[in-house]
Order: sequence, then C-alpha cells, then structure tokens
Amino acid sequence: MSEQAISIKNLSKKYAGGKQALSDVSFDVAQGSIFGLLGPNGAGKSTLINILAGLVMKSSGSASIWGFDIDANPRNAKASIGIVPQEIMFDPFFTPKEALELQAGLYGVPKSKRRTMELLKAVRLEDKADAYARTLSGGMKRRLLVAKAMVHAPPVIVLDEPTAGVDIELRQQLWDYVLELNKQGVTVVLTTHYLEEAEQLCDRIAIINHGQLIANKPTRELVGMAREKAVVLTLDRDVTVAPTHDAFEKSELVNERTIEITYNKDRMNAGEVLTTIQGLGLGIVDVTTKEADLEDVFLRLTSSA
Ligand SMILES: Nc1ncnc2c1ncn2[C@@H]1O[C@H](COP(=O)(O)OP(=O)(O)OP(=O)(O)O)[C@@H](O)[C@H]1O
Repeated sequence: MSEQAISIKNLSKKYAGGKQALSDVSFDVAQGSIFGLLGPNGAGKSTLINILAGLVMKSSGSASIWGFDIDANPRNAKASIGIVPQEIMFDPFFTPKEALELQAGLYGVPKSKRRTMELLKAVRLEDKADAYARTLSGGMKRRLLVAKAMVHAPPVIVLDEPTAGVDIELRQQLWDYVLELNKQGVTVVLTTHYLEEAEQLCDRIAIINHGQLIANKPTRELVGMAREKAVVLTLDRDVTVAPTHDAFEKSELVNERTIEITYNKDRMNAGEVLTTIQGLGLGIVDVTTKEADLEDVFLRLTSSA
C-alpha cells in the first residue's frame, strides 16, 4: 500500500473543443492530511477532481487513489474516494434519509453496514431525515452532500468549492465536521479560490493556474513566501561574503559585486534594506527589486476572492 492517499503523475487533459484544461500536473496527497488545491476560476480544479471521480477521461498521465490506479483498478479507486460536488444536485422529492440509502445502494454498501442515521446526525440533519430535499436550506443541502460522499466510508474525501454561497456560520459548521472526519483519519482534499480558507485548514497547498501546477508546499512555507520580497544590489566594491543582518530573511552572493537580499515586507521596506547595507559600510551603485512570483499569484488570488 502506498503512503499517499492520492498520487497524480503528469496528468493532462485536453477537452474535445481543444481547451487544454490540465498540463502535465503531478503531485501527491499524503494520507491523513488536509490538502488544499487552490486556483482561480477556470484553473482546472474541477477537471482534476472529475478525472479522479471517473467522470472525465484524462488525455494522458496517471492517477491513483489509496494505491489503486484509476485505469487498472477503477472500482477500488472509486470506492476509496468520496466527492462533494460543487453544484447542489439531488432529487427534490427524496428525503435526506432516502438520498443516503440510495447512494449506499449505488456503492453496494450492504444494509447491515449502512450508517444512514449516524451520518445524518454527524451533519446535524437527523431531525430533517424525513423532510423533502427541496425544503432544506442551502447550507443543509451542502451538509447532506457531505454525508452522501461519506456513505461508503471512503478513506479520502474531496470537497469541490464547498463553501461557495454558504454563510459564515454554516461554513464553520461544515469545517467542524470536516476537521472531525480528518481527526478520525480521513484524508481531505479541498478546492477553493479563497486563500484564507486554505490557509486556515490545510497542511499543504498546491496552486494551479491555467492548467499548470505553479506551487506545492507546506502551508506555512507558502504563506511565508508570499510575504517575502527581494532586492538585488550592485555594490561599489567586491565582497567575498554576503553581508548579513538580523532583519534580513536571506542574503546571498550573486557574484563578487552583486548581492541579493530577501526581506519580509511586513517588517521592512526596500529603503530600510539599503540603509542597513550602507550602515555596514558598503556603497550601493545599482538596485533592482524582485517580487516573489508567488506573491503575484497570491495577490491575484486574494484580490479575486
Ligand atoms: N466539458 C468541457 N469542455 C470544454 N472545456 C471545458 C469543459 N469543462 C471545463 N472546460 C474548460 O476547462 C478549463 C478548466 O475548467 P475547470 O472547471 O476544471 O476549472 P476550475 O478550476 O474548476 O474552475 P471553477 O472554480 O470555476 O470551477 C476552463 O477553461 C473551462 O472552460
């Protein structure tokens, strides 16, 4: 058994119309983690999830879920994952209880192993067990979708933009339940275009943009990088070591006359970096500033959120 809950290698998807939705995407999701897949609208997140769910055919590459290859072992792969779709869709004339029973039937869960009421209780819908789905509020419907995704007790659950249009209180309830599932050992993959949400919940975040994976790092590292900026300084004389200072995140020698200083923009600005260097007795003849690429991405993502 692989250590990875999900393993994706060189996955590409070109839709019939010619749209390249995914280009050579590779990443792993560790068992037991909460993994965030971030990206703006149209980045390719749903395409990726739908490939895992067996709803969209990939063009090339491979993917496995809980060690089961989606091509070689589609049944086991499918049984290992529960997907909470973006769109709310179920028959308005089914009650939550019926909806879960039906789903359990689809997944071949024997009657003795069904946990319909337990799941309804977990998502706080036990008193709505026999109400028509159409009478449920938006938040209740979303919670029912989560319960539906869990009927076959998959080790991995994927939530595709679960909080779009959900108010703050319901969002919190949803997260409480998801965190509880994770505590019980369920691996969680969450797609969102809210950086903050991913930052709060996820151990690791991957960013996808225009079908390409542009980052995949532990959350803390990624968030740290988004606050970093760098200046490249040409000095008035040669140095053999890059000058260091407590206020710098990093200081590197580019060549004997050029240094690159990385600093945290919450703590200082470029002017202060220059003054610090001059204070160390070095003259500066040229300056260029450098934004971390990720910062651009983050700014775009957060401003669109
Ligand atoms: N069935 C399809 N046929 C052709 N193009 C598609 C199809 N489904 C998606 N696309 C295109 O593929 C790209 C990726 O779409 P996808 O839905 O995977 O993005 P996303 O990151 O999930 O965005 P969103 O958050 O808006 O759902 C988009 O340009 C989209 O228009």
